Amino acid sequence: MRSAHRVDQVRAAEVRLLAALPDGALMARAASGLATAIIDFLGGARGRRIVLLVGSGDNGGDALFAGALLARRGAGVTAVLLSPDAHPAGLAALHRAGGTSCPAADFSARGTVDLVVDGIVGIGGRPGLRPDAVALLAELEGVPVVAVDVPSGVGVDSGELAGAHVTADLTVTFGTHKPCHLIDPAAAHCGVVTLVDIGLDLPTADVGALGTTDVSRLLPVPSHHSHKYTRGVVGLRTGGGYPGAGLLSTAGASSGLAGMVRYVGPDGLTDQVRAAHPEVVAGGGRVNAWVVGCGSGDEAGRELDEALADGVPVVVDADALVHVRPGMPRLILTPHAGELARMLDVERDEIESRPLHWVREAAAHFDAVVLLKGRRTLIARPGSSSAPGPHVWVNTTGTPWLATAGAGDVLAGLIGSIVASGDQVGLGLHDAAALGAWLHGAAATLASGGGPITAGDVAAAIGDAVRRVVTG
Ligand SMILES: NC(=O)C1=CN([C@@H]2O[C@H](COP(=O)(O)OP(=O)(O)OC[C@H]3O[C@@H](n4cnc5c(N)ncnc54)[C@H](O)[C@@H]3O)[C@@H](O)[C@H]2O)[C@@H](O)CC1
Ligand SMILES: Nc1ncnc2c1ncn2[C@@H]1O[C@H](COP(=O)(O)OP(=O)(O)O)[C@@H](O)[C@H]1O
Ligand SMILES: [K+]
Repeated sequence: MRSAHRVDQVRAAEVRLLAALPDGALMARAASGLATAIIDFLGGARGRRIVLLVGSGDNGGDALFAGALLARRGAGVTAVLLSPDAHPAGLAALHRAGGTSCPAADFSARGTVDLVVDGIVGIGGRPGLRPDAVALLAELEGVPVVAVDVPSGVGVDSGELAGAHVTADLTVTFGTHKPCHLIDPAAAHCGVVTLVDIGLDLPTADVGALGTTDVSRLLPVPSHHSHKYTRGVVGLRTGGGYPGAGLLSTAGASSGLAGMVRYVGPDGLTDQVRAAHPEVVAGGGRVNAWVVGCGSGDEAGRELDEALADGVPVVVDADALVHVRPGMPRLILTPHAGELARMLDVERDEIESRPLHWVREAAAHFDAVVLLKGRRTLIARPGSSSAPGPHVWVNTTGTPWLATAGAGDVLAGLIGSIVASGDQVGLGLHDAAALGAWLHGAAATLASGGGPITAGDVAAAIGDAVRRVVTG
């Protein structure tokens, strides 16, 4: 799992560690990890021309000490100082190693620059950049950027953007990830993120991203004693308005994770579902979880009510989302930004610029698991939940090719099958939804291989994605 801690949590851990270490040791660890990552990124240091953008705080200090290490390895290093108060010991170390410095006002990027190191601000920075930093970045446009800890200017705890900020090719962070490394829109400006362990002792994070090991631990797999009912039955009431969505949600649910799939829908579509998925049982009956709303059109409200009457968890997608009311029990809501905007009566842009804020708001308001789809899908747990573990999972699997019509229907069906199969082994709805998003993205990446895919391709690749996790 990748954990993302808030700035106050990092600061508290830093205070404890600083008290136990000699002066300067923590920054030396950070700078050494940073210099190593830069050498990896450039493929060497000798002969490279590196410009450090240095602000007034310890983030600039990290850049200066790393610059000193790079200068000793033969790089030509220039520190551009955005403040007269740049870290004195770091600046002295850079000068001793043969690096140079100048005030920002005197800098001009004559000749080739191989790399910009962004040490303007780190976790002490307010969102946005001052005009002098913006001008320097404009002058150095096109040069690869390595951000120290975070791309300067982004909202570190919120993952939001407010004004100018750095866009990095590589971000080298220390001790733990911060929310901005995982959550869009900021995460899209971090480039590749590398974590340097500096020995911080941290509490449970609010935000986390599942890794393969977590998925392997959480995913329900059948035992020798399993039969189809103990493996869970998932039911779908989908496709009443748009038949394709009924077929695709059934394809997602028929990935083999649940013991049985039931389909309830219009007669003509039921025949098509049976033809496409002969193993699906047509008609109602006992289920461990329902999926409703995918392509349901005007039938969505009725489908949701019928599903709720069974008292089992319900995955609510697409057309059924507008019928959700606070107090409906055991729901997983799977909106995209436009759907969540309608549910909360705010603008879509507002959801897209503050997804972490709004997914939490929605989970608290509806007291439900809310999965907000996007490049970085966020999954928040209900306001009343006191389960251990992060409040928000961020999904980092997938490919932009997954942004294709019907992919959401496959996801809803897949999550329904995981909820059903997890029912008897105590898998929580929050973790089940996160597992679904992870496998959906992994299946898309496998199916895509770098090229275009359809939603049906994603459904067809779920088995392979599961196999890779289960067999290691
Ligand atoms: N906290 C930790 O555990 C560690 C922190 N380290 C480094 O220390 C950094 C934090 O250092 P600081 O607390 O000194 O804070 P920063 O270096 O992030 O910022 C320092 C100062 O910049 C100014 N500032 C704030 N917003 C600005 C903006 N938008 N534009 C221009 N100037 C702005 C303020 O005067 C602020 O006090 C981390 O990001 C990391 O790079 C590492 O050295 C090692 C361990
Ligand atoms: N840029 C992107 N990169 C990766 N995945 C994306 C991107 N944009 C959307 N997705 C994913 O594609 C799927 C689209 O679902 P959705 O918007 O509900 O489509 P539909 O309603 O047509 O089924 C979601 O799983 C979402 O997370
Ligand atoms: K920075």
